[in-house]
Amino acid sequence: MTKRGYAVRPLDEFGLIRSWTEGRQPREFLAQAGVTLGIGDDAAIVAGGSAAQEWLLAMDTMVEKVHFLNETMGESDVGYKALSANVSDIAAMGGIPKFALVSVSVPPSWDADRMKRLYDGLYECAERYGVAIIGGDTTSAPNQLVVAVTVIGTVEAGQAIRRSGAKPGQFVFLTGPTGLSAGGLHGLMNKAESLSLRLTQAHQRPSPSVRAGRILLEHGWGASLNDVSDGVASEAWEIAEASGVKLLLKETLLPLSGELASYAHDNGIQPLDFMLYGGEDYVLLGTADKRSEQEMRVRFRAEGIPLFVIGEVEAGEPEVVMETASGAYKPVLKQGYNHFPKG
Ligand SMILES: Nc1ncnc2c1ncn2[C@@H]1O[C@H](COP(=O)(O)OP(=O)(O)O)[C@@H](O)[C@H]1O
Ligand SMILES: Cc1ncc(C[n+]2csc(CCOP(=O)(O)OP(=O)(O)O)c2C)c(N)n1
Ligand SMILES: [Mg+2]
Ligand SMILES: [Mg+2]
Ligand SMILES: [Mg+2]
Repeated sequence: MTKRGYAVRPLDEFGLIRSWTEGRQPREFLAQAGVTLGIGDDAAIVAGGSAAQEWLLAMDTMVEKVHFLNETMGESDVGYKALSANVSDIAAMGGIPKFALVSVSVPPSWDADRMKRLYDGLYECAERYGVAIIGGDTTSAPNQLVVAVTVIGTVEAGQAIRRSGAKPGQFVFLTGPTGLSAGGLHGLMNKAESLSLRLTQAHQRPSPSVRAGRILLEHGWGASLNDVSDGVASEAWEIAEASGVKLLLKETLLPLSGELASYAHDNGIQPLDFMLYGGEDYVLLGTADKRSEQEMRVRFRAEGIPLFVIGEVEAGEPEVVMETASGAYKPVLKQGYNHFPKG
């Protein structure tokens, strides 16, 4: 049996979701209900508030033994990361996170003190991103802790940045280096001695790129955007498929952090695997017009936010290809974290 995790057929997860939902509700019903964009992007877009604003809604869940173990995350880290993964999906639309609802299913092993620490982390993240915790739900659970968060954000009407806007001639960018979280996870699982704080922090306390998303939206620079939860390869494939384009990534342009490089070197690991297929980075991957590139670079630098140009968009069948350091081309596998590798 294929193990749950880094499978070569990640779209099985999306195939499943599609098989549960596709064709159930007519387009007209959704339009009538005020749904601008339903299932398929980082967040849904629905009418509301005022004519000038739309709501963004998304939810992400963390499950003990799937998303964390006692060895990889403290209780407060679990709370912090559960909310930040959600905030990241609002960032990936160019929106502003506002409210969250939090559901916890608590097994006997999570006593009152542990749960209190989980909420310490949750509220720490809420404060950092200005999110109001407005409700939720609580149940018991037989074995593993489950935290499910619904996040609600706002965005200027008609302006949300979707996965489907990539066009030939644009460049591909990342708002931070990737692979650090996977490096942190690897080090924590293997009780590595040389594990840097930057790698553990990247895994336990990711920093979603809300500011970067806002800059991209406010200047009209972001043509397509995704947050990196399942890995750069998987997210790039999602943009390629949603936009009907080919993404050409350049190996020499992929940002490799010094900490990941030295950890990988010391432990005989290929950093590129972590950078492309690791996931849980919560940086943004997107595309933008070449004529904006200089202005974007200047603005991001002024804000102290990294911006890495890593490739370009070409016309063609949806696919992701990498130009290696030697000038050869190799396919970037549609591979990443998949919860249901066997469907
Ligand atoms: N059980 C479900 N029922 C309906 N829609 C779902 C379900 N699970 C996920 N989705 C939707 O499918 C899309 C992809 O989900 P996901 O891969 O979790 O996105 P992300 O990686 O951005 O968090 C999203 O639009 C999400 O809202
Ligand atoms: C113990 C452990 N094993 C493996 C992982 C790696 N991992 C678990 S879920 C995941 C992908 C992101 O989670 P998902 O629920 O798919 O979030 P979404 O894509 O919906 O944002 C990764 C890389 C981990 N964090 N902890
Ligand atoms: Mg996402
Ligand atoms: Mg999700
Ligand atoms: Mg996922």
